[in-house]
Amino acid sequence: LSGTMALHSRLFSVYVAGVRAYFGGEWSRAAELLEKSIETKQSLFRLRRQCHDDCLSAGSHALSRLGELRTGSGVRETCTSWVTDRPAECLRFCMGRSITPAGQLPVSTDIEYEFSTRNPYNFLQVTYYKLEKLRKAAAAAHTYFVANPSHLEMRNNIEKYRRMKGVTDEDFQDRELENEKHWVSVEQHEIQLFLSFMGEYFKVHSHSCRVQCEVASQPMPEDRGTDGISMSIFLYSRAALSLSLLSCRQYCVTQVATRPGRISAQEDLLPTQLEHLHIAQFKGQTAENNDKSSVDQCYFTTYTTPNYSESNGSFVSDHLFVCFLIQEIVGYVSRSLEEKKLLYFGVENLDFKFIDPDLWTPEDVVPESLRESWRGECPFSPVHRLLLVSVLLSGGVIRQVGVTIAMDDDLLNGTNRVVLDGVATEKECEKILQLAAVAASVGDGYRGRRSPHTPHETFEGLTVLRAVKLAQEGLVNQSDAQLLHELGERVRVLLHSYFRSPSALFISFTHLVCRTAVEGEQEGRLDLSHPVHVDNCLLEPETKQCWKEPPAFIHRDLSAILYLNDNFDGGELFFTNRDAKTVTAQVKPGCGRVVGFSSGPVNPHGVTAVTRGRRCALALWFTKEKLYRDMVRIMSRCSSSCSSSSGRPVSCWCRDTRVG
Ligand SMILES: O=C(O)CCC(=O)C(=O)O
Ligand SMILES: [Fe+2]
Repeated sequence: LSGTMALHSRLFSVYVAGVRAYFGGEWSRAAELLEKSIETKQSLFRLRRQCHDDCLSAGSHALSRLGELRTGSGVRETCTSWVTDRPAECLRFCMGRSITPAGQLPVSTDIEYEFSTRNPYNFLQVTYYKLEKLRKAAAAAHTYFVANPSHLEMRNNIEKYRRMKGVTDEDFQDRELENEKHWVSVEQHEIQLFLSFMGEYFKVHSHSCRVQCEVASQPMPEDRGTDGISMSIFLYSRAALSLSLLSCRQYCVTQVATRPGRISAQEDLLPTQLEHLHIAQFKGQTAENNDKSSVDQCYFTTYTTPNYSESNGSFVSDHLFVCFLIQEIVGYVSRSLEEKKLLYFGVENLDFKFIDPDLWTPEDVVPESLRESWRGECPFSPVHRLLLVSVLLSGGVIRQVGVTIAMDDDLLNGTNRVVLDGVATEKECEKILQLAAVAASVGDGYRGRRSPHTPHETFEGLTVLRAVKLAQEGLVNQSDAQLLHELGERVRVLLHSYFRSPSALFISFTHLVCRTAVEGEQEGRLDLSHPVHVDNCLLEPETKQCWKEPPAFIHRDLSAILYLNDNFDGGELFFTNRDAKTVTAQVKPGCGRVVGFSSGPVNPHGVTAVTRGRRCALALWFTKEKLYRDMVRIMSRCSSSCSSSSGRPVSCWCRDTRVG
């Protein structure tokens, strides 16, 4: 393979040859070629990074010149989008110096996938094992396992390597660490590591991902001339290219927030980071600055404490670094919002397709005409969106409790399952518990049956309809009934984003359920509080079939339970295999904890007996079909929001529901 051959096609052919040698049992050759493919991939990465650095400085020079132009705003906007193309042209040139044009194309997605899932290391692991190079095999196995933590076979292999002679702990190295350093410290809470993570985050973000976008959205050489096509088509296609570049960049944050080997991103990465930074910052706050807001504080410290390093040693410089990072994020967000405005302009006027990956985009960035569909079903409180925006607007102080992912598919041993913590506050749990205590009439939502699942417990249910009626009758607080809505909506927004559902998600049914152990009837109890079942089909454990037919609620797509308390015995939710016997995971309820899972046959579940006390939870089911959304909920929300004095505009639902 000659040196002038495009890096990416070299990458492809070297890797394919390596895999072929592997399957042919030619181990030395396989090792050599696989290593070469990894090296090629890394040089491609380095080259892009270097070119990007060079071009970025060239780009900012061009942008500053643009500032001198006195033009109408329309022309100015067009110019801006032209300038955003420049780095791409520069990049093409820069990379062209080193490699031939084919090499500038984005790496084919298959190969991209292979490397992003670290598959080459899986092949390498076996290869080195066959070659009896155990230390290298251990490193390859570890590198693969980092990105594929649920790969049981590799877990076993690693155990075996550990027991082998000549292999030491140091051999289990992550060979891709350099490229993915930004993930390392997330699990560790030490400030230093966290700070270095933040630094890495922006480096990786601004380099590799944005560069990929610039390369990917370049016009092909044959598209470039204006001969034969009209100027307006030419301009239109340039605008579309600029928009796809911007759109691609918007997804960078999602990409960077996705751990190796995972499909879904850590949705709240930016808000979480800001929160950490503010905590770090508060720790470093001096008494006399206490009354200043965090951002002011940053300026205060940065610009008024010249000899910081002498006065307070490393702490103050950490503090400065925190300030620097906060400003980086704030800068990043404002830049991103500017780009979003252009993108939404494209969506509104040029029929451009763009799905905003961020939950925190403030409403006013979205043009009026698009807001309704953007909002989905006009949520009351999109928590995340508020979270980040409130951070920015309030000068950086985070007041809300952060939502964290407590358990994912791996920890829950299954598919489409998640446990989130911090979704409701203690106060909110308390309010709903009180609502349940006052209002839960025996059997509501259970067609009047007092003990539908077990004679050892009594069940009280409260449906939204009943809550609203009670509120109208003045028997419960209007605001408490409203809170039921808000919590449901909060869970919907969170799960919709966590599961990255491309279609809209509607609340189909909400049920506040309390299960109370009947005293004196718990001795020797063997049954469950809720037998194993699947939410949207009838499970037949003997045949492992699940029949999608009534009386199952077949239109339910996603289930969620928001737990409200933990002062009872038993009452754990558990998942099983389709045999309804083999327990695969268990979840202990607690205030603010949400368990979410797809309602289908991959998730049979039940609840263990509640043997003391009272367990209350808000069960929610979601549907993708608009037809099955909860009309009661919508109407009640409408009537309460129409009469509410919250100042929020009374919008779509009221219009919606008056029809019919
Ligand atoms: O309360 C729980 O934890 C689960 C309830 C449940 O599975 C259901 O109501 O379908
Ligand atoms: Fe269920």
